[in-house]
Amino acid sequence: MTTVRKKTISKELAAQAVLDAFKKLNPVVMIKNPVMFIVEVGTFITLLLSFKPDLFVASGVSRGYNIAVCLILLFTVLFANFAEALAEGRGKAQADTLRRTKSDTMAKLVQKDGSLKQVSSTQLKKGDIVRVDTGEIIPTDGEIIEGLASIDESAITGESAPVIKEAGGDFSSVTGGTRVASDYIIVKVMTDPGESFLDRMIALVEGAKRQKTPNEIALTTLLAVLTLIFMIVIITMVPMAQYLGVQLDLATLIALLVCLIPTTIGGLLSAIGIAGMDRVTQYNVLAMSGKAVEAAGDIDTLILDKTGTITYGNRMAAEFIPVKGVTQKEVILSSLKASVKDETPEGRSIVELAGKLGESWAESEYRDAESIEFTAETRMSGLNLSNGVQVRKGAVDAVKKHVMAKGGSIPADLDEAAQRIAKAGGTPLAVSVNERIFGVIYLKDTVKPGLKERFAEMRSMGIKTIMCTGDNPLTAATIALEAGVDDFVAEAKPEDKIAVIRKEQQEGKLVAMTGDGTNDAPALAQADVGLAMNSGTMAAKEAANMIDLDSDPTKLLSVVSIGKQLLITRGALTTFSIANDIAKYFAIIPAMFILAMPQLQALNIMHLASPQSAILSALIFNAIIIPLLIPIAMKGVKYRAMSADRLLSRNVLIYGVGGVIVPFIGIKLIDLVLQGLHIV
Ligand SMILES: Nc1ncnc2c1ncn2[C@@H]1O[C@H](COP(=O)(O)OP(=O)(O)OP(=O)(O)O)[C@@H](O)[C@H]1O
Ligand SMILES: [K+]
Ligand SMILES: [Mg+2]
Repeated sequence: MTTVRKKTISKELAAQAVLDAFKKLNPVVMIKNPVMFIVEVGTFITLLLSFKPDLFVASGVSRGYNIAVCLILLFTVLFANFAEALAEGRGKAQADTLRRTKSDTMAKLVQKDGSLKQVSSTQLKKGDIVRVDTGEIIPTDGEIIEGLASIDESAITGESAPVIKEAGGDFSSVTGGTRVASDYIIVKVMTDPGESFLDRMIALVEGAKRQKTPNEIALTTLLAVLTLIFMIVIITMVPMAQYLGVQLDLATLIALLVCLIPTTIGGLLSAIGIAGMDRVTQYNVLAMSGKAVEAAGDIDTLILDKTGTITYGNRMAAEFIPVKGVTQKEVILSSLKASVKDETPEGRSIVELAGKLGESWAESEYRDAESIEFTAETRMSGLNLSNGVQVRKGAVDAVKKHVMAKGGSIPADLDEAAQRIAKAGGTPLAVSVNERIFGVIYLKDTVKPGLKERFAEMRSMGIKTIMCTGDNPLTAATIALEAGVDDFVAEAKPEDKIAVIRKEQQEGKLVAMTGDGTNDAPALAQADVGLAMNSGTMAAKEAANMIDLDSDPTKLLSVVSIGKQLLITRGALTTFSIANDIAKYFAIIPAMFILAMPQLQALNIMHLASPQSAILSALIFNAIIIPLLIPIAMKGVKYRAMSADRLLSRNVLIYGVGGVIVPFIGIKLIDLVLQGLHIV
């Protein structure tokens, strides 16, 4: 895993983040974060006061005090900027690596007359046809329209073992920047310049297009409102203090305000979001938006397709089974006829098996035949011969309907043969010539290992798993049992998959869907979290809001954990930040008023050196808590699978109660240090 996974924060990254922290001081950038913007405004005002303490109103405090407040405020802003820059840094480094992969390549454009022309990959448009030979880099994203090749995708997935890609079916998409390791392919370009997978991936890890999630926007608004409330509190304090004979000068008021507004969470909020996205990337999953990652944290239902997701998806013909009154040779020949023009892997495997069994069919006999291509709607494929004969193969119920419409009858032993295959987890395809059914083809597929344990884990997290397949109910039941999903829907057409998702969503559930086929694309788009397998089609990858580079459907489990962790981390640090601010209020107010109101002595449990020392200590604590919490913001609060209620009470205890206690200890310690250093 070279390109995508990079965990450590190097010295260069940290140095770059320090530099970026200063760049981010630009007020145009800062205003997007209202809490920290207020701190920056405070820094500016105290900077002016450092030169001219009486600039706005007559003031009794020293220049040194103003300078101290100004510097601490500046560091508060810088620490927050540093946190964000550090979180962004890893993505930027990955983007640089990916950009090197993207370097211009030459492509062999197939022209109208069939000749090849060398062009730069940047000139390729949607719809162009290119040829890529062994050892060459695939110039851009597309679908294979001819050929079968092993592709080295390590530049993108980090996985060194090449994968087989072929025309037709769900394994036909290729990605620009990957390399043909053997054989050649003819590829139809599917994206315009600048919109390829690699381009999107770069923009994504770089965070160039990062948008605040609805949750983040809501929290930012809440923090802005809190800031406003505290500003009103501070302003109304001035006449009250004057009445008591206490003079509160401007620097102190600003310092007090900054202590009270939620600077901790305000400073770390964006770093938490970026780091969450980054963690997803470390698992080799590309999330198109932070919203998708957050939604994953709250998922109730997971819908999976069967072939290619739960199984490996290399459905291969294993056996031809004739019905009574049909010979073995006849069923093989009719299967062959139904498949010679079927470019799907299933179709080709049938032709191949027929060939191994010694049957072939001269091309001259079907050259003029009309090919009936497989669709997920009809669940059949075949040929209409020029002499009017119609050969079909497909899902047993679909072929039954087809022959019955022609006035044919269903052989008595058909269901038995189909059931035998289905009970073994295979896919039976019925074969017909005109109104007569000849037999069934046994398509074999294997369930990916380790699914049962991971689905059980999802169950313990309260997530229901439903397998949705176009296959027949018996095969579906067998595979569902073997894989350990909670429920299944069989004979599902694309619109049925959407209907299942909508039904769950109407019950108020958040739904995730994983799939790989073009027929899964609408459902992937409908789901709250759509995770496409990288092995799948372009359509699936475009409709989804996440792509798993390793094509492992249980990866969703990791994404769910990261999503939950992101939500919990944000909640925990918000709780901590607000608890902190309240504690600071009680820590410093008594100290400030004590000279005027000796009765407050009872409240002055902190026994801080002086009002000024109280303010400076609280302000320093307020600043250094930000870098101290950066590791938690970046790594996330430790997450363990447990019920939401227990998690909540646990976090309120740690971060709420902790948030109240920590400032008292921290401020007292800082006050002692300042006294020891004779600063106050
Ligand atoms: N090339 C083909 N020719 C004829 N029929 C096919 C072909 N491929 C698949 N079928 C039939 O169509 C059904 C639906 O296939 P499809 O690949 O669309 O399933 P799906 O809806 O993606 O579900 P899943 O991927 O979970 O199996 C299959 O179960 C099979 O019976
Ligand atoms: K604060
Ligand atoms: Mg499928």
